[in-house]
Amino acid sequence: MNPLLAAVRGRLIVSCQAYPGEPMRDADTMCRVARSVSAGGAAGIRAQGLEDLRRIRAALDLPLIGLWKDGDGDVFITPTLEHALAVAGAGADIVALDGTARPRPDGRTLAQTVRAVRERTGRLVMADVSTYDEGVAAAGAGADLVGTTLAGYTPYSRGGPGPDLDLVARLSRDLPVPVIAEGRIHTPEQAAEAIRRGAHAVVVGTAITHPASITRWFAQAAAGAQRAGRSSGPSG
Ligand SMILES: CC(=O)N[C@H](C=O)[C@@H](O)[C@H](O)[C@H](O)COP(=O)(O)O
Repeated sequence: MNPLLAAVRGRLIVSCQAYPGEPMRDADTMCRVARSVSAGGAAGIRAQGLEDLRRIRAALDLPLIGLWKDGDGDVFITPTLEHALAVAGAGADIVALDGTARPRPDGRTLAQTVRAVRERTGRLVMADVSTYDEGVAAAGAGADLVGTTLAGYTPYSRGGPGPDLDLVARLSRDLPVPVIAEGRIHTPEQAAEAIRRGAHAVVVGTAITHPASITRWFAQAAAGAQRAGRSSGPSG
């Protein structure tokens, strides 16, 4: 097995990303977040954007999955070959890209893109998919890893508040390449269950590195309890 894949086998990879306009959308901040999750035991990092990748590459020696979210079309995770080559150039060990069958902005197929990334950079390619059929097709197109990243984020895939662990299990059982469980994994128990159901590794983002979301969960829980009524206490 490729040493990078061996290094993350059965382990946690943490996605360190902030979104446009957010206070933490800053390469230095994301690099500090990456160093913090490394201290906590992350076996790998997933990060977005060329500057974030360069900073994290320089600071940490962990396997680095890189992507570049760009454009306002349906295909926005490393949408073209040019984006993929830039992600590799910024230091990613594994280039993550949209692995769905939807048309790509540069007109290349997934298979052509994967082949070109491999030939021109030697990096591994992770295909982010949303359904079982897309996972099968992505492995057939030559992807080195398949991630469930986009499950619930295409109009035709299954969403919901939690991860699609059935998809993880089916892909892990049937694909000849490692499957990465990613997307809406919010608890340590869900992460463990993804590994138990066959995932090669598990990627957690929001629940570890996105304070606005985590705060919202707690704030809503507190407000919900308040609305439901307190059973006792001084302010009863
Ligand atoms: C759909 C999409 O754009 N997913 C992105 C892919 O890199 C990130 O925004 C997610 O945070 C990442 O996949 C990890 O998932 P979660 O944050 O749910 O643990």
